[in-house]
Amino acid sequence: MQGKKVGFIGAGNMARSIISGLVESGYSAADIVVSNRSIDKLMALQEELGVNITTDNDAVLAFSDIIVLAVKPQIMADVLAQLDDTLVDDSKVFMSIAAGIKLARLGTMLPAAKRWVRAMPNTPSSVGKGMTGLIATDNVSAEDQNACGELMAAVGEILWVREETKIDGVIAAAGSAPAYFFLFLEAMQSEAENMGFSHEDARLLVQQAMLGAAHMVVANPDTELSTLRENVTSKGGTTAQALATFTAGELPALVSKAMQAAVQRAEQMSNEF
Ligand SMILES: NC(=O)C1=CN([C@@H]2O[C@H](COP(=O)(O)OP(=O)(O)OC[C@H]3O[C@@H](n4cnc5c(N)ncnc54)[C@H](O)[C@@H]3O)[C@@H](O)[C@H]2O)C=CC1
Ligand SMILES: O=C(O)[C@@H]1CCC=N1
Repeated sequence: MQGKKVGFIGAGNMARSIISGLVESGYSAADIVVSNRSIDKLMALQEELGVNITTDNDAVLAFSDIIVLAVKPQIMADVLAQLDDTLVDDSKVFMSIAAGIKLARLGTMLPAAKRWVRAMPNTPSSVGKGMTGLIATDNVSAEDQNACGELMAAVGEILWVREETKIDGVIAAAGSAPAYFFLFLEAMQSEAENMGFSHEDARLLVQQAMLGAAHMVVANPDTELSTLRENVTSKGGTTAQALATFTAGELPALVSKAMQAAVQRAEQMSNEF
């Protein structure tokens, strides 16, 4: 994978997360180029990470073996239509990270490009703890699939899926999921502040609890999550009271509903863009 030239079109939150994770993991910044419509985000990326920058998407196309399409789904069609398709050749692989745009639709947006990968990452990629689901068109060689997999594995865990509908499941379970946890932590921080802790102390309490819980989950792969929960829950104790409150509020059903809403939105987007 090292040595492949990787280009990013779009330098927003997700591209920045992947690029910073890649460079942190030791990937050569000289082999990375990033384009964006405006220059300010690019200047910051170049200063912090030493990557090549340009405002010309065709320059990314010309430079790169793997082109990561990291613009909003709404503008993907326009961005691809404006590329100089004479620069596309069979050696290049296009990897879209956009939610809700299927492989077949991507192929119609840039017909000259034949080899496509969809990746669904998440922002923890910026700290090497990303989770990315991937799927490729049949004509992407095993070598190129490996290269795309390694690219995303440099910033976290990867999971190849066989059916494209599963990419929407990846969005619901991992792509959007950091925001669910942030919302939960925000609510906890706010309540800890109501209990008299400073903003900073409240954050320390809740973030360390979450970090510890996450580490326990990862360190005990053979232990069911329900067992980890039960181990915290003393009979007649405080945790039991808190959990009963969540159950009364139908938290599990609410979580299912929220994840289904993410999937439905991805399906809607696939008809809109
Ligand atoms: N933010 C997230 O957690 C995740 C986002 N995604 C996907 O990643 C993609 C990007 O999302 P974000 O980074 O959150 O959005 P963003 O809005 O932060 O970034 C998009 C970037 O594209 C740039 N851009 C706009 N027009 C352009 C053009 N013509 N040429 C080059 N660059 C242009 C914008 O200036 C902006 O910097 C979306 O398709 C989204 O579905 C996927 C997984 C997770
Ligand atoms: O909210 C979104 O549409 C993107 C996809 C997954 C996370 N952010």
